Amino acid sequence: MPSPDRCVTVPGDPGYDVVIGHDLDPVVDRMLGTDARRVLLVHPPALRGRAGSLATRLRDQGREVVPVVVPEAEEAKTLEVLQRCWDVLGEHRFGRQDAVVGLGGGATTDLAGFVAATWLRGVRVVQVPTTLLGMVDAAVGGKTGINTAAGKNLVGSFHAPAGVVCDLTTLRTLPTADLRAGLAEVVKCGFIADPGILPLLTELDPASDRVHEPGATVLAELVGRAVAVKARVVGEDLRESGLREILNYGHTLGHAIERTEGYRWRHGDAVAVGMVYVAELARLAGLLDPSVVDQHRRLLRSLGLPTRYRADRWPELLDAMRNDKKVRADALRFVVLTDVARPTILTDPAPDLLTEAYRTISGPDAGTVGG
Ligand SMILES: NC(=O)c1ccc[n+]([C@@H]2O[C@H](COP(=O)([O-])OP(=O)(O)OC[C@H]3O[C@@H](n4cnc5c(N)ncnc54)[C@H](O)[C@@H]3O)[C@@H](O)[C@H]2O)c1
Ligand SMILES: O=C(O)C(=O)C[C@@H](O)[C@H](O)[C@H](O)COP(=O)(O)O
Ligand SMILES: [Zn+2]
Repeated sequence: MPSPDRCVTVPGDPGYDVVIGHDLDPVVDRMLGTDARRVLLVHPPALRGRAGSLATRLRDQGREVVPVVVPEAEEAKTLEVLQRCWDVLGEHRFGRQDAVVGLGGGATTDLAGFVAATWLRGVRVVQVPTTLLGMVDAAVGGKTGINTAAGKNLVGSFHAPAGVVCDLTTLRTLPTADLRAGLAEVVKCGFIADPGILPLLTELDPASDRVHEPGATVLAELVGRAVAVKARVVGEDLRESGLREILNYGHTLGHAIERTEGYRWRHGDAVAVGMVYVAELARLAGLLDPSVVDQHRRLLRSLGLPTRYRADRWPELLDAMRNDKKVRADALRFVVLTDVARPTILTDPAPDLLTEAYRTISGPDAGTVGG
């Protein structure tokens, strides 16, 4: 077995490992444990080749592998796709000792996690994220779910994986636009908890075709640090009763943009705009120094991420934000910063503050990135 580059343990009962390195199929097999005779391998068409080689490895170890090809990206997070996965599990008589593997981006791991959480009230899932965003965020922490007509991730559960395998080799085929989108969640970790991430990000060239090679250490370091932030937070507050809300930095407006765009915008792109929005909101509320707002814009732009959105969509966005899970007694609540690595909650900001913050991030040139 090749020795992993890095391993972050997510504390819990039981805790689990997030292994980050190259050529890690043997680690997937180990994390499945000895009891799982059948494995449901959930993946999108884009990962067919990768799924084939993983399936061969698992079959060589004596397991029965049942592949389920789910739609690309957000189209996988629907009730119909979930139902199809349940049907396959039923047809193959999956038992409590059997397991699910989620191989793909965050949309696939969100779905696969929810399939595992709901089958027989919960079976083992090993997450194998193949996007940067999946590695640094979606596959870690046990938040699983699907979308509904009313909004993003409105049905789901907390179901911790048995392990997470971040094989950086798989990033070779990831389009640069998806790599950039993943960097938005890394930026988020830098601003909410680990300022050391921010200067490291300026050393990265997302368009370089060598960025994820075994010898390229910056990306591996960034993945390790972002995963460490997430592990610390979810280890303390798996069910989001408090601290975990900080991981939603930039997501209140971000999710509203995704829904308004019919999920054709990448999640990370929408979160990038959402982070500038809450930075502006915090500035207007007198909580955050303008220099930190500038830092958001400069860093996100340097990574090729969007920082603005369409002016004409504000009423629709405001309405969509009212479905956010952080709302309490109909009052909007935003994760904001009082400084770098000092997150707090801003509850029920005045309507004119919300509108003014939106004015600062909107304009006629906005809304061209995504898709
Ligand atoms: N559960 C969580 O804590 C959490 C955290 C962050 C984001 N999310 C969710 O994650 C989703 C976004 O995930 P994402 O950004 O990974 O996008 P994605 O899952 O939509 O993947 C983007 C596209 O890239 C393809 N792809 C994946 N890996 C590839 C590879 N190695 N090479 C080529 N193509 C590849 C996918 O099949 C898909 O078509 C959103 O639904 C978001 O809500 C969840
Ligand atoms: O893990 C979390 O908690 C997060 O909020 C991480 C987010 O990056 C992620 O997009 C998550 O899916 C959002 O969750 P939601 O509860 O707002 O749907
Ligand atoms: Zn996110």
